[in-house]
Amino acid sequence: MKGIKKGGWISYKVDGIFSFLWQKRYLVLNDSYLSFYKSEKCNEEPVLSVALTSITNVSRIQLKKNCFEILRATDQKDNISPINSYFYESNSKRSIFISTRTERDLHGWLDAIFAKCPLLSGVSSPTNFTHKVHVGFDPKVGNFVGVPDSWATLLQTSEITYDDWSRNSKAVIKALQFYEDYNGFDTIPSNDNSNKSKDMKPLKTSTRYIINKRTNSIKRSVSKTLRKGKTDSILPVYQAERKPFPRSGENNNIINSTEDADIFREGKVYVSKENTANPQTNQLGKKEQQVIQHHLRRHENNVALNPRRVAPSAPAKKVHDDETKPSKQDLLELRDTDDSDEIIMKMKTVAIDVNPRPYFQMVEKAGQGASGAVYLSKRIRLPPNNDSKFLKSHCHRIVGESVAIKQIHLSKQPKKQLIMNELLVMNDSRQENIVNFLEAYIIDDEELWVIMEYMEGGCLTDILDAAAESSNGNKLSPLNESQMAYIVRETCQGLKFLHNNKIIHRDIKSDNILLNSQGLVKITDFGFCVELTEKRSKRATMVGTPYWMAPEIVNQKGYDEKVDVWSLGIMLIEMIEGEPPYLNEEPLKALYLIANNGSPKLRDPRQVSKKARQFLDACLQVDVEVRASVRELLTLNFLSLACGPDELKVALKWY
Ligand SMILES: Nc1ncnc2c1ncn2[C@@H]1O[C@H](COP(=O)(O)OP(=O)(O)OP(=O)(O)O)[C@@H](O)[C@H]1O
Repeated sequence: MKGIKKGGWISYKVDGIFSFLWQKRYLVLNDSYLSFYKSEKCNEEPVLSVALTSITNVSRIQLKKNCFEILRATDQKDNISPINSYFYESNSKRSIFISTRTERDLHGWLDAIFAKCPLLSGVSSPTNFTHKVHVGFDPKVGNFVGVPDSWATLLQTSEITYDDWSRNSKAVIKALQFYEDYNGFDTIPSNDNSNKSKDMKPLKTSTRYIINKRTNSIKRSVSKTLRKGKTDSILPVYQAERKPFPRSGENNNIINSTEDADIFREGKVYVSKENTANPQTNQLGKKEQQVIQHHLRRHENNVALNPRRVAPSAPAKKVHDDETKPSKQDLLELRDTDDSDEIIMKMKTVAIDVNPRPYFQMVEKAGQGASGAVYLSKRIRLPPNNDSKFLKSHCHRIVGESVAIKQIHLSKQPKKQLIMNELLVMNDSRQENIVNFLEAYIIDDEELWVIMEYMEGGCLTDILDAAAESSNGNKLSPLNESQMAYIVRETCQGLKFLHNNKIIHRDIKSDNILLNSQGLVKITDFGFCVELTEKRSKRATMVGTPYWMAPEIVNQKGYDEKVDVWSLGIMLIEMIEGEPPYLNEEPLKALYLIANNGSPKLRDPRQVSKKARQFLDACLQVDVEVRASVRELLTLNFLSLACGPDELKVALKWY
């Protein structure tokens, strides 16, 4: 057809009576119209033709993947074939939504439409950092120009400067894009009128980060990870943790949170009488304070980084041995919006549908996670012998053993899919460097109890928080290199197991490494785990915790299991320096630095051996092809420095 400037298959829907219908159409742009055809040949009358003179705005929206919205002036008439006119109410509805097959197509269309529509500036709003974006810095006026309002606000409150922009504008845009996708628009502060302008001055001086200090976010910010999807409704967390801590000598088993108190009132907690004599008990207040201080410190800057996207469902289906039971992929295959009943039903394929309270005696609170509290408990009875789920797991359980119980109030979890993920991965992953899942119970479809082996050493972060300050203000690691090498080696073994099973952990960091009293090291927190399949060996979803995130995630490229290797490298820096790189930067700047800076450098490389530096180098390669696999890491010399578990126990002595 003559005059065609661009053509291609898209899905579209109009904002009208049939607004739920997405239809596949061949879209054609010519000098005057944007037309939707049923076939590529364009030999029939178009289903809909929109005059380019009527288009007042085009913008990307999240309605569907690779989707944009076309807004038309309401006083314009479109050419609509009579047969299709019932789909379309020309003068009352103004939006047309178009979804393209790929991101690249989307940008092709945006550029072409912007170039052709007289009412548009000829410049599309920035939507993709891999594309030539239409945002710039105008040196004449000294302003960023063409940025959307939300970005303007973000830039204004960030520490990103004009120098950063000139050095790598693409990385700034990547960071902005990522940040906005990660947080969604509602986290942007509703500032006063001064922020309405699209053009703004770059910030040459440091500006304190102020985003998202709304009460809810602060409450959520103490969550140890940034898995806010799981924490949205767990509002008592902050209040609970801000309560005064038990003073030394007080009975630290006292139920010390609103949530705990509820449980207590309902008679759900069995407090051990012998427990008052337990020397560990008196440490609880101190331990909790340390954990919370750590959380507050870490998350002071992280407040605004709130993942919007949940861990994706596993893509391909495998044939399952047992046809009557859903496969793991089936179990994980759920929509983004959690369907509670469906998930609970699926949880029951793993969890025992029985009240476990008579089987355990609660001893003390061991920690607080985003989705619930973890209690040290004692097994006082075994469930009846006839429960197949209990018998099937080959774990050896004995009356009197200590276990950790994670209690999750399902009704309070907006993202049950993450919990389901965790349950499934734990259930399938029995390896000595993975925290051993024993069994799970579901109570009245309301509460989930996950029973795990008890890791009395707590998480690696607790040890690192004991780091002392050196005279020049740097942190001195409480671990020596052989202890670090041992922790790294054990983590590598756990990761090797996961990767061999095509599972990416996606949230490796010191918070998710637990230690026990024998000095054994195990990976935990499998909510973000995802399976790679042969069909799909790269993921594109953004999850994890930004400071530990590989650049390919921030850059929103496809990624694979090597993101865990990067995070492991960052965790080694944590062990050496007490914290991950850029922790003191405000979050948007940190994302910019991850996207732009390449491999992070040690503050003082001389403080570690060449072997440790080589190991870091192998982990922290920006080029994924060059970055080592876990298997390769295990052959590196640094790991030959590893001590035995006994030597790590020394580092646990503060307990
Ligand atoms: N098996 C365990 N043994 C001992 N302590 C544990 C165990 N699992 C967790 N904890 C403690 O409980 C705390 C919270 O653990 P949890 O896994 O719930 O944390 P989270 O990852 O922040 O939360 P969530 O998984 O709910 O998002 C940990 O920091 C740790 O101190």
